[in-house]
Amino acid sequence: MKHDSHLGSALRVLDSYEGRQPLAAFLKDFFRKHPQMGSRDRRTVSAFVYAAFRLGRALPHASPEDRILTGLFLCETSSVEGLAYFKPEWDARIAAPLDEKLACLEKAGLPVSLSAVFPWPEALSTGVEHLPFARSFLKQPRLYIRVRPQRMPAVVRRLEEQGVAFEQRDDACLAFPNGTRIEQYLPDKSSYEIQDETSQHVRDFFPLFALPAGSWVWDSCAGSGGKSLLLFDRHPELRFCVSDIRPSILKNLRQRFRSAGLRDYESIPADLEKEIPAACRNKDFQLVMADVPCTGSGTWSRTPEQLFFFDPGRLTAFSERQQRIAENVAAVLKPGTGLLYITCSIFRSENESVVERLCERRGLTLLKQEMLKGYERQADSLFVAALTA
Ligand SMILES: C[S@@+](CC[C@H](N)C(=O)[O-])C[C@H]1O[C@@H](n2cnc3c(N)ncnc32)[C@H](O)[C@@H]1O
Repeated sequence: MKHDSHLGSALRVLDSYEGRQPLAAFLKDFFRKHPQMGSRDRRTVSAFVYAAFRLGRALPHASPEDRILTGLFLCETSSVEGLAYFKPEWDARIAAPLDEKLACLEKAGLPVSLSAVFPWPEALSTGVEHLPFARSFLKQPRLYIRVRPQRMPAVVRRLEEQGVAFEQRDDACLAFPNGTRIEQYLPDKSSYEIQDETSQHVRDFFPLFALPAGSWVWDSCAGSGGKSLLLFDRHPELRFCVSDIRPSILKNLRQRFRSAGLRDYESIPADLEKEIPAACRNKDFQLVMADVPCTGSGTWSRTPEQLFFFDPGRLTAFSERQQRIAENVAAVLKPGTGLLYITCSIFRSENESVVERLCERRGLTLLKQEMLKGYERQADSLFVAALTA
């Protein structure tokens, strides 16, 4: 009975959700309107809905119910009550290798081809392997934190004392199963940042630039300041200027900077597609970071609904916007200073193509560009290009 009710709720969500807002927000609202559902019901219905979206563009003509059950079968690796109820023969093979499951679905008349999950291989950036990338949608990514310098021993001790499951990835990065309520276990927010593992690897690009003590860095699309804090923890002697089109996110940034001990910085709300604020034009920046707005396609395994609803016709608008922002901010660079262009996209048109035109039009030299591939280790994928004027 409860399984029918879970499936019914998931089908109602799939029927009414049109991708206009994040699925997580839509579900929150749905559950608020259905207060009779307990936390287990909510978890189950969410898992059903996400499973359907994890199939991406595969099985376009299947019924929503088939998409949910097929998604659960492919994405899960241990028995799922709902699947055992509706499709016991699939649940019995839940731990089988993916290829076997795909063969089983083919026999059942539901052929899922991995290439159909993400159907635009020709648009991928250099180095992104189509099938492994498509396959990554079938697995939920993990949650990562970056532990502040010198805090690792205390953080690890605290987690171990509370019996929390985690994996130490390197001297700063810890990985957790998705859904871990990290704030509950680590209430002292000054000791860590929630930051994806791949995003943490942007630090490998900092040594490409000369960053003398006291020089200015401009985090031009700062968001809540993740990249600035990454740099600050390595180079606390630098001076920071941050800007973003959204004043509200700069407020969040202020909180985050404060708990990280970064108090002395300049903050400027600005639409960088239009113009560079005078305060930025008149400063000598040693490094400009442009972590530009993008499709977010390198993070879509966290938000598979975005893959499902994505219209590739929108790529041109994204790359034109990125081009305008990158060219505008590059105008402040003096000879010998640097630009770090970053996206969390796997599309060439948002990555190499923008960088190529930037070099042509602004006379910049490309030092290094790389696709940081997180999709094979349950993390995000990022594109990073280091340029110099
Ligand atoms: C990828 S996010 C930045 C993430 C951030 N750097 C971090 O590491 O946490 C891109 C940011 O660009 C901002 N943005 C979008 N359009 C902009 C524009 N025209 N001018 C300035 N910032 C813009 C968005 O508000 C968003 O916060």
